[in-house]
Amino acid sequence: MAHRFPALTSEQKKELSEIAQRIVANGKGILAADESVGTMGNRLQRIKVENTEENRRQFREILFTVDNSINQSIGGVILFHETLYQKDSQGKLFRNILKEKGIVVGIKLDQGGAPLAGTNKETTIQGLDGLSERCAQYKKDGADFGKWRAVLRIDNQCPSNLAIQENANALARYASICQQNGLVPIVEPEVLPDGDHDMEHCQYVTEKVLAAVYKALNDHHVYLEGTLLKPNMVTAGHACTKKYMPEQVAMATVTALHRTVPAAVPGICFLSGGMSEEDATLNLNAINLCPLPKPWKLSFSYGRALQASALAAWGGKAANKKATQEAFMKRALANCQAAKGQYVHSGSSGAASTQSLFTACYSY
Ligand SMILES: O=P(O)(O)OC[C@@]1(O)O[C@H](CO)[C@@H](O)[C@@H]1O
Repeated sequence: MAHRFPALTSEQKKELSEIAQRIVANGKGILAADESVGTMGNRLQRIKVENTEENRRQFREILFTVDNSINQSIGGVILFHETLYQKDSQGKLFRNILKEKGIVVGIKLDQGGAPLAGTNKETTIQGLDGLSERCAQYKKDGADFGKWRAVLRIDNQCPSNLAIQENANALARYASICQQNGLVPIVEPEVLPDGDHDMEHCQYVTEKVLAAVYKALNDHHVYLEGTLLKPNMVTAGHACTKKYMPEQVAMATVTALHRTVPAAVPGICFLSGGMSEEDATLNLNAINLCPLPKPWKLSFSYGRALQASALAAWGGKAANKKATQEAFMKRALANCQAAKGQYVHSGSSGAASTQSLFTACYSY
């Protein structure tokens, strides 16, 4: 029997929906700069830079001190715990630098995978214990949204019903706790691109996963207007021999979303999932041009696809600051145009922007 006990006051709802709308207003998207120490290590290894706290800080300082006009294309930045408390070389907290630009500060809240015994190497995500206390502290420290990434794999017997249900429930529990503490939850159920499956199979799985997530969010009384979804685009597996055009990816993606995501959700910010920077932009543009009803903002929350050419331009050298900021600004602008369906490929992309950013089993 359903009971109705209010989960949030009207003031809390107003605050949450205003934060969510601000993040995705006018083609804005999210910079996912929330790589954990280990993940950042992989990124730095590619450019032969040592994974020290100071090197991580220096790269992020360059990104966050980019020209203020970045606030036309970036509405939110997701930070890792360490970065929320780091400062620029003048001693100013990164979070204050972002806020002064009018950018909403977010925080990664999931704490890595744990195996689901009896499945084909599937996982659930940890971090629910003590989450309410962590959220309350992060809110005090300036964060206004959170992120939780659940990972599902397409393989023999995967994703299992257990993995789908367990991850949907954890995402919903996390979302509920975030909202109780004034943080907009970014709900990220990522279906990984590993495998040789075709796009149609990815669409089938993505629909099953999203349907379970929205059932769980409803069960947990989550206020959808105060959430954002961060899904994978519907694409073929990385090892699939069949190639698809952005228009085909767009049609499959919007069809899956149209069937499963309520219109009350203000924004859907895709992850880039190992696509090259240019593919991530072209696909997002095609998604926004797709001739199906689209009641939500369709934008980006890219990690690799916003930072790859910036990282390559930086190479660990302070002298490359200008080139690094230009590379970052270029991708941010391109994705903002794509979020409005207005991106025109100039044909002058650098090598880094067309390079695949795929990492096998990108689990954390
Ligand atoms: O797929 P992308 O766009 O590179 O990154 C998506 C993402 O959720 O995955 C990473 C690992 O948790 C995070 O840093 C980032 O927010």
